[in-house]
Amino acid sequence: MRPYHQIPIIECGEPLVEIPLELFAVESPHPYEKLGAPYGEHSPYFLRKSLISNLKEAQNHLQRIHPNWHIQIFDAYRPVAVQQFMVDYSFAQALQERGLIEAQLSSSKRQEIWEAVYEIWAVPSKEEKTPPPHSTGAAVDVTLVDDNRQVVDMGSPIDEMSERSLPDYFANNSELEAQQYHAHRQLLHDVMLKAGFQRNPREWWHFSLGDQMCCWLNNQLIPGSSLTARYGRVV
Ligand SMILES: C[C@@H](N)C(=O)N[C@H](C)C(=O)O
Ligand SMILES: [Zn+2]
Repeated sequence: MRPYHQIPIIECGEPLVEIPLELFAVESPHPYEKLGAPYGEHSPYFLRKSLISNLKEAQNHLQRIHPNWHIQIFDAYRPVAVQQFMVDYSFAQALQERGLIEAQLSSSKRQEIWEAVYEIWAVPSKEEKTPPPHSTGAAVDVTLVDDNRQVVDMGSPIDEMSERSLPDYFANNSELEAQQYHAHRQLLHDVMLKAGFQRNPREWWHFSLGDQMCCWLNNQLIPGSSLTARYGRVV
């Protein structure tokens, strides 16, 4: 359980709808589809209906500062089966990167690697009260692209299992490049926040609105506030 799982969910029943991809930039091919992740009837480029307006609003804020920049969609709706697939895939990747073989792992090493995986991935829970954020259709992983549709450098790739994924990782680094990475992350954060999203405190790219994590973060910011989530898992 994460602290945000304490937030009650009162499902509002809003439909999942396709993101109008022609308005945004898109990571293509989709990073998890290309790995063979088991998507069902919806593609990853779906979100709850009202979040589409919020995403457009975020891009409008961005384009007031950089008229030809776009928000790039990396991932949005993610069925629990895909969450499970990606958690297993990331565990296997982590073993490979460390030159380890699963059958030879000590239990403490195994636990250490699972902890690293769950630093950035939500548990693929099928419980109604603890849905993975993306399975609600109210979370989106995004970055920015510039005038030339080049991905803006945020200092680390999306989904990296390292401290560099922390939003403020470069905040206190005085090197010029680090300051630029931080400024880009801040810009993404600012435009998304202005449009109503909240950012995952552990990941510079993950934003949500109306799910448990977003409400929990808003409740932390506003004393006395007890928002409840309006989006639960989409079945
Ligand atoms: C790992 C990243 N793509 C992500 O979405 N993380 C959050 C916490 C999640 O799994 O919901
Ligand atoms: Zn995410």
